[in-house]
Amino acid sequence: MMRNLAMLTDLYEFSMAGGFHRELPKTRGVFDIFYRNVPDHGSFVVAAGLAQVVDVLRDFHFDASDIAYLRGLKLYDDDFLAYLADFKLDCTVTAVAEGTPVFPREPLLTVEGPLDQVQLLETVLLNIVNHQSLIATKARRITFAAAGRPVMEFGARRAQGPDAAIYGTRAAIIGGAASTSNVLAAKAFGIPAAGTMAHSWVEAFPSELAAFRSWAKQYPDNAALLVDTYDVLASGVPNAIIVFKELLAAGHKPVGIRIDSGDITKLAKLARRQLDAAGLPDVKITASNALDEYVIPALLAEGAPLDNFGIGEKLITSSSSPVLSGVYKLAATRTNGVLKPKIKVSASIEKTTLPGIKQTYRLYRPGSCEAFADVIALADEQLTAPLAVVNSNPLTTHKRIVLTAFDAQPLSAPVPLDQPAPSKVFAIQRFAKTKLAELPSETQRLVNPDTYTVYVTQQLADLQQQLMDEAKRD
Ligand SMILES: Nc1ncnc2c1ncn2[C@@H]1O[C@H](COP(=O)(O)OP(=O)(O)OP(=O)(O)O)[C@@H](O)[C@H]1O
Ligand SMILES: O=P(O)(O)OC[C@H]1O[C@H](OP(=O)(O)OP(=O)(O)O)[C@H](O)[C@@H]1O
Ligand SMILES: O=C(O)c1cccnc1
Repeated sequence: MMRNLAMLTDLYEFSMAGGFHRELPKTRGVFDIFYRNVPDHGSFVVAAGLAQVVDVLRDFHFDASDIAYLRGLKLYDDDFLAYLADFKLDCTVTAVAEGTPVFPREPLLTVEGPLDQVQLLETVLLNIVNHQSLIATKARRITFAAAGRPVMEFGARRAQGPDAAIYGTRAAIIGGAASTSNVLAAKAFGIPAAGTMAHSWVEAFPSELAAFRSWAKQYPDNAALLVDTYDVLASGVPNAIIVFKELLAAGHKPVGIRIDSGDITKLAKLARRQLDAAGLPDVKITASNALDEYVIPALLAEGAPLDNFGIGEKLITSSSSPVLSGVYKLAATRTNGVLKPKIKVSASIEKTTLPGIKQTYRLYRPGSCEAFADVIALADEQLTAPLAVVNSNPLTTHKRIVLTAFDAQPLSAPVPLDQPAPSKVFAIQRFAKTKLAELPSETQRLVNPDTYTVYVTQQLADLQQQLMDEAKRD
């Protein structure tokens, strides 16, 4: 499914890679992907995109036309170009599983390899992980708001281009959507393809009733009728009722109606009343029209009798918060086997990076599935109680705490690159639901969620301080 994306990088990555190749050929680098701010003022991001990262890494090469193009830039020497022409990826990846809720500053993915290689990977890895994690996070919010009612993903026409539609749909399923109208994504990822009809179908016939009858003739067992082309209550629902009764008489089960404009609560309540009065209580009502995680609860709070939702633009573009600014930061180098933790110091303390090779642990109340905090540790630390930790958010009071009772589970694991990553989207969705259920409910609400605590171990905090002090002295 994934094409070779080796050239999807920023020019400066090639320029640094060329320099690293010449100047530091024996040095390996360790980069972390993490983010600092959660879209929509949420408290976590749902990680997604790892399967596509693995696809890219498994087929990472430069063809003759790529090399000719790079040669034409007249920036790179023959030795580097020959290395790229014969590129053999020598990287290892550690990552959280897709569907894992992750918090600010926690590495989602760590890659280690020759410096020139890992530098080249920055752009494409961020592109994939930032996009899919953003849409999975938005889908989690929207499906949370839908409170168990199925969400159909309808966004292909509004997505920012084909890739955003295809991989955005994949991410929407990871975040909780049930089906998609996007046929390419449905086929590629094994997602149920779903849909109703457009206004054009109704407009094209001499009358709404003729349009509905004809639809029912084509698709007698899949007749979902769009009832708002002319007047939902005066014609749309009454005409749908006539056709549904005809379907029932012919031994078919009518599916439902879709309302795509107007005051959805008012229209759905009155439509439900008409359908029930006609003896059609099983006919479902779908709502669409610029819905999101704020409109849906408003509709449900008013008692709108809605069975499912069709959601396009606000989901596929995450329009209320359209950027996940995950970053790719050098955490360590390794030369002749010697590991050297690295730090990026910033004037704003919250942007100073966490050095070294790390592992994030989710901490549970002993013997339970109730997570109460995460802790970022150095990968070779033993996480046993009592454990001295410090809040990872430098803007909170920097108090040292000793944790005495917890079960700890590591979030990251090595990712094999000799095989495709698990990519069954509904298995990932189920995993995401399990991991979400472990988090405190206050962390999951849509408005002003409670902050979930992420600690760093005292050892990691000390290392960060030591490197900051050294950087100041240099
Ligand atoms: N009861 C309601 N409470 C809150 N928001 C609602 C309610 N009913 C509908 N909405 C939302 O209000 C917005 C109305 O959009 P819009 O101004 O496009 O009106 P419209 O009737 O759909 O017009 P059009 O025919 O052009 O689509 C949509 O985002 C819709 O989801
Ligand atoms: O509003 P969204 O969340 O993006 O949901 C998808 C929208 O796409 C369709 O409208 P469109 O006007 O493109 O076509 P239609 O109304 O003729 O189906 C559909 O009717 C929805 O309103
Ligand atoms: O099937 C539908 O109803 C549909 C599909 C895409 C966009 N809007 C609606």
